[in-house]
Amino acid sequence: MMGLIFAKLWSLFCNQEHKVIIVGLDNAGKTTILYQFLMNEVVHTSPTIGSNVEEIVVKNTHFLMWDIGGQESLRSSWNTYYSNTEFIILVVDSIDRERLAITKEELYRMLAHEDLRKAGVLIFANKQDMKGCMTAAEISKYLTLSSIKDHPWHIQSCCALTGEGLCQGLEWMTSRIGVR
Ligand SMILES: Nc1nc2c(ncn2[C@@H]2O[C@H](COP(=O)(O)OP(=O)(O)OP(=O)(O)O)[C@@H](O)[C@H]2O)c(=O)[nH]1
Ligand SMILES: [Mg+2]
Repeated sequence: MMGLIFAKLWSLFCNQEHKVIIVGLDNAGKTTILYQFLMNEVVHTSPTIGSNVEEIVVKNTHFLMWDIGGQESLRSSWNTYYSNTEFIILVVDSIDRERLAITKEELYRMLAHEDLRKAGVLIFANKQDMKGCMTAAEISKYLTLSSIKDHPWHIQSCCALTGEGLCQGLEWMTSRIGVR
């Protein structure tokens, strides 16, 4: 009996792999973020066609992260990655004011999708090193994040080039595991 309980707890807290999808428009910095998580390094990227997948381990928590190409023609196939997703990481290019409306549309389309109804959402306000970029607060207001009641969400400003802010985002994700 104790053994069974222990095994259950073990699988809950240690072994389980948590599926994450990294989405956002092309050029937002998704692939740069994935490889910062993996190697603490900036890699040279080219636009992602299809996806990259890597396992990221944070304090005994295993995340299987799918970085999906964000070009317009690829967005209609994001939904093929949705099943069993526990976290959505939405990466926003904080200097790209013109396309924030498109990001907003994509965000609410995802939140309405049946396969993502249990998913938590981490929004990275990336490229905070760019002069004149939008702050996380501005992005939050524009995306009306405070209206989201049926999904846990968190917004974090970051710079994928230096890695600033990325750990705080991951910490929010680990803090959500087991809260349900
Ligand atoms: N200044 C600045 N540039 C960044 C930052 N993060 C990423 N970039 C640059 O933005 C460009 C696009 O980055 P990617 O990671 O390839 O973007 P992506 O979201 O994967 O794009 P797709 O694969 O086309 O969807 C690259 O030139 C990166 O070096 C950042 O925080 N600051
Ligand atoms: Mg990419």
